[in-house]
Amino acid sequence: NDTSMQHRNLNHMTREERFSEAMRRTLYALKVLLPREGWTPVGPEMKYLARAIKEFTFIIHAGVFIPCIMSYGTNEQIAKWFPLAADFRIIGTYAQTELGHGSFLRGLETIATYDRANQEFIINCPKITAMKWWPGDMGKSANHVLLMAELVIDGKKYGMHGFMVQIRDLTTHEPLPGVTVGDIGAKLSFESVDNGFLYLQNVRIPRENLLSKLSEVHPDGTYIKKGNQRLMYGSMVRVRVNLIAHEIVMPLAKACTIAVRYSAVRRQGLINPSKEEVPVLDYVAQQHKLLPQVATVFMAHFAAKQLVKMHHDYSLEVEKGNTSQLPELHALSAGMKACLSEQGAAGAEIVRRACGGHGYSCGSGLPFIVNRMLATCTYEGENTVMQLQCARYLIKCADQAKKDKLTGSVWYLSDFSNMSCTAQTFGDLQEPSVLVKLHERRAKCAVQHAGKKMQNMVKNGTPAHDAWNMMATLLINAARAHIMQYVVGTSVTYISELSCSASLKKILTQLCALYALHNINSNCGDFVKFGCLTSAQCDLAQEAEFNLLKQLRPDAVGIVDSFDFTDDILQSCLGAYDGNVYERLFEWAKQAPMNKTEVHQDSYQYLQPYLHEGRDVLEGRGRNSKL
Ligand SMILES: CCCCCCCC/C=C\C/C=C/C(=O)SCCNC(=O)CCNC(=O)[C@H](O)C(C)(C)COP(=O)(O)OP(=O)(O)OC[C@H]1O[C@@H](n2cnc3c(N)ncnc32)[C@H](O)[C@@H]1OP(=O)(O)O
Ligand SMILES: Cc1cc2nc3c(=O)[nH]c(=O)nc-3n(C[C@H](O)[C@H](O)[C@H](O)COP(=O)(O)OP(=O)(O)OC[C@H]3O[C@@H](n4cnc5c(N)ncnc54)[C@H](O)[C@@H]3O)c2cc1C
Repeated sequence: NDTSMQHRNLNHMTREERFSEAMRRTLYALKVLLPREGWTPVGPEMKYLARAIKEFTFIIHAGVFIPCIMSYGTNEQIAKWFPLAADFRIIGTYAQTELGHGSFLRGLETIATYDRANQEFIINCPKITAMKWWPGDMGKSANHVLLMAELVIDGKKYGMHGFMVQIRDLTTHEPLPGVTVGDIGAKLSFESVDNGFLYLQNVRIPRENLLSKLSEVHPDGTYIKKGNQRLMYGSMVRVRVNLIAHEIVMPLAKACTIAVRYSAVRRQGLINPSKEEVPVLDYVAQQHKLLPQVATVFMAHFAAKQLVKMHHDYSLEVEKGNTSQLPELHALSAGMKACLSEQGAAGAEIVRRACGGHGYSCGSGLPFIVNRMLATCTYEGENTVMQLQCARYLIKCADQAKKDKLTGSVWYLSDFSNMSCTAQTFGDLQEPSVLVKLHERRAKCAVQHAGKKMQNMVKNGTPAHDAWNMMATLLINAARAHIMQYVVGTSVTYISELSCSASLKKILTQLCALYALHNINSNCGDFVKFGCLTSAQCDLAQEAEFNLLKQLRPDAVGIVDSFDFTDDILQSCLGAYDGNVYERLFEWAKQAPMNKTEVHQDSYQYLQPYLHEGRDVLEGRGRNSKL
């Protein structure tokens, strides 16, 4: 309720105004509203901010730069840089992606060469493709970067390492010598974020600025490895784990809130010709668009909670030196980020489109959400690349399953029990245990199918890397199937263990079944191809989904109300709690800058001459138009 936090109408602001407004609001929130004993920029308060602020700055500073200091820094380096970063006395970003490389990290070209005589690293972008490109907060805000660069000592390359590099003067904010930095220009979304470019030419930093938790360089240039070098990729794992809740579940919940509330208000057309116009939410076609997406919000939320817990437990083990969980966590986090961002982004567009013309208006709040969710499919690991990383792990596990009993998220790959489905009615297919088994069987068959195809190609003389490349689509499908069984399985377990009222558990169970059935019906080719379902059972699966839509329709608005977004957070004329969509749309449109004058200035400049001519012709004075 603090007016300083109230959103101004972002759609009627320029990009620079949005950049400034987001910075003002974020700093106000971080410096005034939130600090209390033990506050940290990566604590629960950040979750509040991520929910409450439609656009905020310093996402990368708080969500990536600071956690990286904790992950890669020694205790001394943390003691030096964390307090400065937490109090925003230094603003940082995570500078890894380059103009020429983002996915293939071994191809990064920025070099950090050790200068033994001066005990410094010389940072250099040897060519234009080495320039850092995309990091958030880097164009105009950050004065430091956590630079990921190839370490070179005496001409020998040691791979990607993290370096703390100051890029702007802490007093004037001017770029330092050797630093060319700026904003990369307009993008599909993240209008308020200054994603930037950074060209470093022979910038010198002290030896102590190599973040040295995992490796260090002694004054004489001796390189010491201090841990599992794959932990150097750990920051990306953490962000992939955390962004699901913040950038997928939360925005999709907002979009569903808007679309369901609007669909309950918007009357359009007739179902029974003898009755009055119906709310479009009464159309089964509309329910089929919206309610599975509402279910996705809950299931992705439950699965993300499980993944966050797994990451937390893994982090505790890493502190003890045990990194054995890293391969599974990497595969799961990469797969979850890719598959849920794909589902979430597609789902947000489905519900936007379900709102007709007004869903195309920025006043609905939906285009903002859709465009922003599209970015989740690219950043923090492009989805295809992530799905292939997940598949790489699955293929290895499938081989291992032939001789070992697997555990963890891949346990089903060594489950050779009879998994045939005996469902005879659509009710049988609404049973959580049946749905879990179906998803496990489909995933196991998809992984084995891709693996078998590649093995046969290799047996016939195809090089393994070519077989991998040619079967990539099957591998990606296997990764999706694996994640779907993980989401369904963890959600069923989570709901069964949830202590809540029977009526709430009933709704959550129905939503879980809807999510699973929608997934089955959207991928029934796999379920039939792998013998999981007969054609007749596929019909039952569709009947089961339609039945759930009917059961959930009466509670649809109540379910999205439970997300408890305020009107200010939603910023939507269609999704406001009072349902006065038309009055809100009209008021919103009238505030558009285009309407600040009755006649737009340029009309006089370009249109006026023709208007006079038209009037003369109409009144019989002037010559007829050539037309
Ligand atoms: C608080 C909430 C915060 C929310 C923030 C929301 C807003 C955020 C907005 C924007 C932020 C965006 C930031 C960014 O985009 S940062 C840049 C992200 N970039 C990437 O993700 C790059 C993706 N590419 C890679 O990760 C790698 O290049 C690769 C994994 C695709 C390939 O790496 P490579 O070294 O070539 O490895 P291999 O494929 O050969 O595999 C080798 C081996 O290593 C294992 N492995 C790979 N990655 C990891 C990892 N991250 N962790 C652990 N292990 C890993 C891999 O499995 C192989 O193992 P093996 O099979 O046993 O050999
Ligand atoms: C909004 C936004 C914010 C970002 N913030 C940051 C940030 O703060 N810090 C940072 O360092 N970076 C950031 N990035 C960059 C982001 O991490 C990269 O864009 C991402 O890793 C993809 O890399 P790329 O852009 O080089 O695409 P590429 O890897 O070039 O991908 C291009 C296409 O090639 C395909 N492809 C690539 N490799 C393979 C493969 N092995 N197999 C099959 N297909 C493949 C991809 O699937 C894709 O379709 C941000 C990007 C965006 C959009």
